[in-house]
Amino acid sequence: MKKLRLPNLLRLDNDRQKHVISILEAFEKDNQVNPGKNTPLDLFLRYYFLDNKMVSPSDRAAIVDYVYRLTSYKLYLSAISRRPINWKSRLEAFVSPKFEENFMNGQIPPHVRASFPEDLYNLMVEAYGEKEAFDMCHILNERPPLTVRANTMKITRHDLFRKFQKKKFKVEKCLHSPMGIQFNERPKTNFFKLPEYSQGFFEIQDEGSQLCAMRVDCKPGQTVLDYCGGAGGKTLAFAPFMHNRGQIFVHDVRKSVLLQAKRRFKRANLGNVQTHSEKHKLWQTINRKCHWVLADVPCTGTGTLRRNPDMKWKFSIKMLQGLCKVQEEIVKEVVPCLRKGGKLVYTTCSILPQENLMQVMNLCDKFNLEIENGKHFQVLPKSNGMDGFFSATLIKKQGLLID
Ligand SMILES: C[S@@+](CC[C@H](N)C(=O)[O-])C[C@H]1O[C@@H](n2cnc3c(N)ncnc32)[C@H](O)[C@@H]1O
Repeated sequence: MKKLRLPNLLRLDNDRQKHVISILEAFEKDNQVNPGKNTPLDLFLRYYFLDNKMVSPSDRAAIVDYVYRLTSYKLYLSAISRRPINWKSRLEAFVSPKFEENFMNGQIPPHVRASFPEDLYNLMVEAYGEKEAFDMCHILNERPPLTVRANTMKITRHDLFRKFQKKKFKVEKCLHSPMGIQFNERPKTNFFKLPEYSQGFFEIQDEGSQLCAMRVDCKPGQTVLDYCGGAGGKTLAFAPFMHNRGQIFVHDVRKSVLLQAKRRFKRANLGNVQTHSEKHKLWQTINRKCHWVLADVPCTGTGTLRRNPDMKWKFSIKMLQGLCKVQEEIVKEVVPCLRKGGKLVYTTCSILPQENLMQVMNLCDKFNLEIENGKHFQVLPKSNGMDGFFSATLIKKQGLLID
C-alpha cells in the first residue's frame, strides 16, 4: 500500500486559515441551499477572490491549495477530527500527526481512509482490486502536476521549453505527448499573465488529455466534428495537424463555454474552426461528411478528481447510470455524421469501466461499430503524472461478405 504523504503545503498563518475555513463553510452551505445549482469549486473560488481582491497572489495560492486538499480528504478528516466536526476541526486534524497515524488504522473502513464515497470506492475495487483502488484514491487526493501543451501553430515545444528554462522554471518535457511540458514546481508568477500565454504559445492541459485529443489524427483538408467541445481544449490540441486547411465544427450544448472556446481559438491562430450550440442547422452541413468525430462525452470525471475534488462528493450510482444514458444518446446522434471510412473517437476522463470499455462494447453492439484494431487507450492517474483518461476509436463494422 502507498504510504500516506502529507502534501508539501505552503505556510498557513491565521489570515490564510480564516479564508480557508470561510470558503469551505460557504461552499458547503451553497451546495446545501442550492443543490441543483451545482457550482463547481473552481468557479466558486473565482467568485470568492473577485469579492476579496485584497488577497495577494501568494496567499491565494496557499488558500486554494488547502481548500482543495481539505475537500479531497473530507471524509477521512471527519473520522479522525475532534467533535463537533466542522471545517475548523477538520483543518486541525489535517495538520496534526493524527493525519498520518490513522492511515492504516483497521478500525476505520478502507473507503473512509481513502476518503472516497463508499459506492464509488466499491466500483473501483470491483474494477482494479482492493490494493490498486486504495492507492489510486490517494493519488486522486494529491495535488496534481501542472502540465502545458505547446501550440505548434506558433512555436515548437523545444523553443517554448527553452523560454521556460530561461525564466528559471523547473520544467521537463513530457515523455508521451510530443507537445507537453510538465512543471516540477509551480511557478510563483500568475501563469495567465505570462507573455507566452497571451501570445498563444501554450495552453494548460494534462498530458493524458493531450494524448486523447491526438487520437483525432486529422489531416489538412478534412472535416472534423468535436461534438462535446466545451471550452475547446481537445480541438486546440488536434487542430494544428490540419494547418488551418479543412473545417472543424465545434459543438456544445453550453453557449457560454463556446464563447471561451472562440477566444482561445483566436489566440491560438486557428482560422478553420466554427462553433455551434444549435445542432439542427449544423446537422444539415455535416451529415455523412466527417472524416473524424470526437465525442469527449460528459462523464463522472473520476480520472481528474485531483483537479475537481468536489465532484466525488456528488457521485451516486444513479448519476453514473444517467451519464451512461447521455453518452449513448450522444454517440447515437453523431454516428450519422461519419462519412464512409470516417472514425469516431470516444473519450472520457473517467476510470470507471461502466463509462469506458463496457460502454464502448455496448455502443458497438447498438450502433454497428467496432473498435479500430481491437485496441483502446487507457491511462490511470499517476502520482506527479497524468490524470486518468480513456479513449477508443470506433469505426463502422464492415458487412460480412457471403459467397
Ligand atoms: C468532458 S466535457 C468536454 C471537454 C472539452 N472537450 C475539452 O477538452 O475541453 C463534456 C462536454 O459535453 C457537453 N455536453 C453535455 N451534454 C451534451 C450533449 N447532450 N450534447 C453535446 N454536448 C454535451 C458539456 O457541456 C461539456 O462541455
